[in-house]
This record gives sequence, structure tokens and C-alpha cells, in this order.
Amino acid sequence: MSPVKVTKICCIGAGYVGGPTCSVIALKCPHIRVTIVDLNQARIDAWNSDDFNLPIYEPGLEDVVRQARGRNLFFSTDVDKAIEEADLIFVSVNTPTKKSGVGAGFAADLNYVELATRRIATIARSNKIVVEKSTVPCRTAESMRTILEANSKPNCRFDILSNPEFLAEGTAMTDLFKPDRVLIGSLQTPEGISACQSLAQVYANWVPKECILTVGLWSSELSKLAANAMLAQRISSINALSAICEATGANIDEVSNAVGYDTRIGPKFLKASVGFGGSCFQKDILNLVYLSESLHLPEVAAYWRQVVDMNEYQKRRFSQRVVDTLFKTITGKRIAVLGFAFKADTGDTRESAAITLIKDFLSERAFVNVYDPKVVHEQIWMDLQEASPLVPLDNIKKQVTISPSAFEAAQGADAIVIATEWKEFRDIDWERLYKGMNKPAFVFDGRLLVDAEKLTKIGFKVTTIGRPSPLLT
Ligand SMILES: NC(=O)c1ccc[n+]([C@@H]2O[C@H](COP(=O)([O-])OP(=O)(O)OC[C@H]3O[C@@H](n4cnc5c(N)ncnc54)[C@H](O)[C@@H]3O)[C@@H](O)[C@H]2O)c1
Ligand SMILES: O=c1ccn([C@@H]2O[C@H](COP(=O)(O)OP(=O)(O)O[C@H]3O[C@H](CO)[C@@H](O)[C@H](O)[C@H]3O)[C@@H](O)[C@H]2O)c(=O)[nH]1
Repeated sequence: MSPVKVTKICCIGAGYVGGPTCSVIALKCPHIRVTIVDLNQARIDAWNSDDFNLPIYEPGLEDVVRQARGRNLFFSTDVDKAIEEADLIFVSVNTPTKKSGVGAGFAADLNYVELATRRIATIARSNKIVVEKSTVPCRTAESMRTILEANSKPNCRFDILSNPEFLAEGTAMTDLFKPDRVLIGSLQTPEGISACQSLAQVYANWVPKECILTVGLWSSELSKLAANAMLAQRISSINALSAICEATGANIDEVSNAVGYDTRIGPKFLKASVGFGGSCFQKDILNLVYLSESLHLPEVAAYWRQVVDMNEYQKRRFSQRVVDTLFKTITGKRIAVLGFAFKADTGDTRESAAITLIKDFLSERAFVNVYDPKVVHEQIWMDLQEASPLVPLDNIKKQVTISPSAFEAAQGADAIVIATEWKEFRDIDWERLYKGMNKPAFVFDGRLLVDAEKLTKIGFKVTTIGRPSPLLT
């Protein structure tokens, strides 16, 4: 069976994955017409905005959209038209953790995937290759196939592929231009293999052939959960060691460096922090935990569960250290939180450690000044409200101020907490910040970002994750 040559692509879901991924496909494949669709009108309007005020901040993304939009890249809310015209459809919708019902708090909510799949089944009148781009539990492709086949028109066949996305926010464009690998899973039937080749040909326009891995459907689905679980596991491992460092006088940076020199371990993803955030790690591990439990593998479930538990512990431990260091009470004190995004170079706040820290500070009745260079104010209010649903937003606003700069956040504060590793926090004029603060002025570095010695010389009392408290040194 010779593979179909893809000429029209539809991507359902114009979010952090669908938007950048399919913009890059459009850029690299000028012969393919790419339409990215979403039900969210405001999001599509932003993608189409004249001043390129895109709905997500990602370094390098605007440049790609400027080159391809209107040429062979289109953004639309007309989902049905895009489905009808396409020969290949990416399903790139959100798969958040279920909030209620069976598996609540663990299982992935597959409602959006199912609705998109049903829409494809209803609208399609010609053969389609349907590609799972969203992160889903193992064997979701089977449910998608059942829905599609039960609703298909005569002479209309569907081939389902799994093609998980491995981009990280903040580096999405380089990850897409030069991926470590592109993974495509298919049924090992002649039709499945042929569909797999069709998608591989799209990527082959810019990805070296040896980096395009083709595997079975279920391996592909599971590999995505496995990759995230193993990345997060490294962070929880180093964070667990950071607690030992704080208690013994060892330095976590030195430990990471020493451990990472072993070529079998490698140096990446060993940076101790106030805890990992982002929309994927926790969600995907909990998904793996749920899958393991459903498969009657409680020991496997408990093993992965511990990665998330350690992350919660790390955040709690950090808040507690702030309180303990500030003479065991922060009531009425002002804390400047620098950074609200879950990592640098993104405006995304999903599962950001900053949310948990601020919630903890508020429950101790402290005042908080928060500054982030990219996160929009409405998002901060929404996140803080969601974190403390029983507290009226007006009360939260009495305790929290959103500051326009790090300098203003530090004015009149007793302590600065670095929650996100934005480069500008390393390079700010710390002497100027020091002058505007109450004394003694404390800095809590949750990201191993600043030069503790330099700040100590200025007069700050510096507490760094994975290093003993100043009193112990
Ligand atoms: N964010 C990341 O860095 C990342 C990386 C790799 C994989 N993933 C996975 O990719 C998937 C998407 O993640 P995201 O961060 O882009 O989510 P997102 O919430 O930013 O975007 C999803 C979009 O899908 C739209 N949508 C939902 N149902 C729809 C429907 N039936 N028709 C049309 N549009 C619909 C939503 O309106 C939303 O704009 C998730 O499964 C996630 O786990 C995310
Ligand atoms: O050594 C490290 C590395 C990361 N982090 C934190 O871990 C979180 C996640 O970071 P990162 O993985 O860089 O960003 P994500 O955008 O969440 O990307 C992850 O999740 C995506 C969604 O599934 C995957 O596609 C990516 O491959 C995977 O890296 C952030 O809070 C980071 O600050 C650390 O604390 N220490």
C-alpha cells in the first residue's frame, strides 16, 4: 500500500501544543495547507490579530506565524470545514486531570478528545488519517477507532496514529525545529503502516529520517507518559536530596554536578527547585498511577505516586522554611514573590509552584507582592481564587498586590522569594532592592538562581534551596 501524500492538515485545538506544532509544520511544508481550529473564539482572534498579539508567549513563535500565516497557515473557528477538507487531522485538545466522577484526581479527562473524535466522525466524507497529538492513556486510540468506525460513512476509512508531542514550553520552537525524536505509533497492519509513512513524510521535510521513530500504537502512547514520568522522577530525586543537603551542609549544586558527570546519568534535569510545575508532569504521572491501578498493579502505582508526593513535600517544605526563618511568623509581614509562571520564558501558570507558595503565605496572614514579567494579571487572580475557593476574591486582593516590577515588589517587603528562574531576576540591581526593604532583609532562592555570596555581602540573609540555612554554615 503506498502512503497518501498529505496536502491538507487540520489541527483541532489551538493551544500550547496545536498552535506552535502546526505553525512549524506550515513553515517547513509550504506545499501543505494547515488550518488550526478551536472552539474558543478569543483564542483564534488572538492567533489572527493584526499586531500578532498571540494567545501564548513562546520565544520565536511570532516570527514563524508572521512568515506562514495567510500563506499556508490559517486559524479558524470553523471546525467542520477544516475537518471536511483535510486528509490528516491532529487532535491536539486538552486532557486535564478529571475533577469528578470515576478516577477523579488521577485519570485524564478524555471528554475533549471524545468530542473532537465524534465531530470528525460526523463531518468526514472522505478518508482521514486521525492523529492523537494530545497526551492520552494507553489504548485511547482504540476508543477513538471504535467511535470513528461506528459512525463512518460508506467508502470513508479512518486510520489512527499516535504522535505524542515532546516540546517543552519556553523552548518549544527549538524543540520543534530540532526534535530529539518524532514518535509515530500505528497499528502494524498494511493500512496502519501506510498511514504512519504519510505522517513520517510530513516530518521528513525537516527532521532527519533517523530521528523519526515508528512503533506500535500502544508503545507510542505509553512512551509519552513514561518520558514525562522519568523526567519528573529526576527532579523529585534531586529535590529529595536537596532536603538532605539542607540538613547536613552538603550543597545540592555540587551534588548534581558530581552525579551528572556520570555519562550514564547525564547532567540535564537535575536542578533542584521549589518543585516542578506545568500542565504535564503531575497530570501525566497521575494518569500513569491510575492506569497502573486499573491494571491491578498497586506497587507500580505507588512507585510513581511517590514522585508527585515528593513534589508536594518540596513545596510545603519551602513555605515552612520561609516561616521558620522569618522568626517563626510571617503574619502581617510583606513577602515579594518574584515569578508566577511555572518556569522561565513562558506566561503559563498551570500547576506553578508560586500558586502553592502564595496560598501558604496568605493562610499565614502575610501580605504578598507578586511580580512576573509575562503572566497577565487576570490569570494571577484566577489562579489564586482557584487555589482558595472558599476565600472571596476581594479578600485575596486585600492581601495580594500585583507589582509592575521586581523593584516595586520589593519595596517595603521583609523577604523576597524567587519562585521562577527568569533571567532578569539574576541580573537586577540587588543593592537597589535591598535599600527599599525592611531589615533584616531576607532572600529565599527557590531556583538556585542568584549569587548568594554577592547578596550576602550586600546585607541580605540568603536562604537557598539545597543549602544549609545561614546559621548552619
Ligand atoms: N503544554 C505543553 O507543553 C504540552 C506538551 C506536550 C503535550 N501536551 C499535551 O497536548 C495536549 C494539549 O495541551 P495544550 O497545553 O495545548 O492545551 P490547551 O488547553 O492550551 O489547548 C487545547 C485547546 O483545545 C481546544 N479544544 C478543546 N476541545 C475542542 C474541540 N472539541 N474542538 C476544538 N477545539 C477544542 C481548547 O479550546 C483549547 O484552546 C494535552 O493532552 C497535553 O497533555 C502539552
Ligand atoms: O532540572 C529541572 C528541570 C525542570 N524543572 C521544573 O520542571 C517543570 C517542568 O519543566 P519542563 O519539563 O522544562 O517544561 P514543560 O513545558 O512542562 O515540559 C515537560 O512536559 C511537556 C508536556 O508533556 C513535555 O512535552 C516535555 O518534554 C517535558 O519536558 C518546571 O516547573 C521546571 O522549572 C526543575 O525543577 N528542575
